[in-house]
Amino acid sequence: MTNNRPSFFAGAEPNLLREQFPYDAPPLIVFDGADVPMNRPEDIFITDTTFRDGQQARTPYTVEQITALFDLLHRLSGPKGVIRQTEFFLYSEKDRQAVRACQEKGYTFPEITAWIRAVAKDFQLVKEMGIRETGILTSCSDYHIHLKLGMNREQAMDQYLSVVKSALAEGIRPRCHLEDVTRADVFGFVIPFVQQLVRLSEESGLPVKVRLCDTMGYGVSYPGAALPRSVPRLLHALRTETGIASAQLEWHGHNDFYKVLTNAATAWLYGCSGVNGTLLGFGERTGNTPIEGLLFEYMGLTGDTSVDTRIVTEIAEYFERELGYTVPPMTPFVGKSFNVTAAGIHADGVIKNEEIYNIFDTDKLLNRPLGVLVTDKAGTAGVAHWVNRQLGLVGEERVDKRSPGVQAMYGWVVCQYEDGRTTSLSDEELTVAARQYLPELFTKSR
Ligand SMILES: CC(C)C(=O)C(=O)O
Repeated sequence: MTNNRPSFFAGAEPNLLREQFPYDAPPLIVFDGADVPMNRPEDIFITDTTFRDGQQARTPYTVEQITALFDLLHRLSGPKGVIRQTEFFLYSEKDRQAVRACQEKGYTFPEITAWIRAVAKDFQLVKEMGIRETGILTSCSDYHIHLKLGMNREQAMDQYLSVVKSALAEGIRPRCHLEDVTRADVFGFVIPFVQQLVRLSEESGLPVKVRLCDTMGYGVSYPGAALPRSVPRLLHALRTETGIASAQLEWHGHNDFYKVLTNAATAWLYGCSGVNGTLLGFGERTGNTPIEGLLFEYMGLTGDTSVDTRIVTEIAEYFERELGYTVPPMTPFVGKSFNVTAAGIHADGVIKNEEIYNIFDTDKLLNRPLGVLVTDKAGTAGVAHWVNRQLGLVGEERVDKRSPGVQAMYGWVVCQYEDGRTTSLSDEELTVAARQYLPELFTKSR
């Protein structure tokens, strides 16, 4: 116990912050009149936890699947290493085999880091495997310290610091995962703990990393909200009270309140260099920040276009083809429907200029041309658009929504729904109908 700890530090009773977390009602977002300035670091990047938090939430990957996904992450990382690091379990022989297979590839990015139990044996393993950084669990709310670990804050702090010192003694960079930081007593535990980590970094010359884990998704992006929920306030407090460098700070979020991407971007804006995520957002319960979303946010914030974003589509295809996962159709950037419009009035706009209803050139950036779904709501414009797209008709060749063939085909579409149909029409069904109502488009010469 160092003597600069606050006197209330060793409090015997947990502080569960009931004024914000009543439990029998949704958590409250309290505003207390304070505000903090933005402070975006020069260098911002993404870190990945597909093989740790991501894998915790699904059937484990095989070694082959891990290496294939690692290749995709490497390609997605681009020449600047936008996906800077990815972390691996080292628990089983299979986990270690996967690490070795990825190490053999010799990529600079993403750097392979570890996730271990905080015991001496595991530090040895990290060292033997030639890994320079490892994550360790340093849970920081009283929900965890008191209710889960059965300790008080002083005991928890002493245990965590001793683990950090063991890592540093082995020359390994520890990354402290501050579990449940958005439900923790920031000035009563988080700040004093991080102050000690900064001191140890200075003494050892190895920068201890701090990963801020919004374990339950309670974080909010409002600078005026009270601690511990406000991501801006949390970062501001850490930076000003401990002097920790942005490069040592990382954000890790969960999506329980639909805030996962906004919170991650907010962490960048208020002082975190690293933001952690997983491919397709796989992660405990509602998942982690999806790497795909982070990538487009990163590009929006920095203007960096060094990354080949079409790899995002390859990744989604890999999950569907090799892992039997069906991406929910409405998922931004990767779902089947993310750039498909169904209403006739929208299709009308799309025919005039696709920019009206497409978020960006999805064909160029994701290999996913804008689509129009045909139902009875698609109108003649939707049918004409589908025909032109499907048959690759351009310029003068294009059929118009007023053409008798298109009108007749739309009449057929409406009939399908009058008979009680509730699903959209497939390309195969529409092709049969197009052959019937627009036979001139299917002549031999065409
Ligand atoms: C288990 C910890 C490190 C975590 O991933 C989280 O808090 O979300």
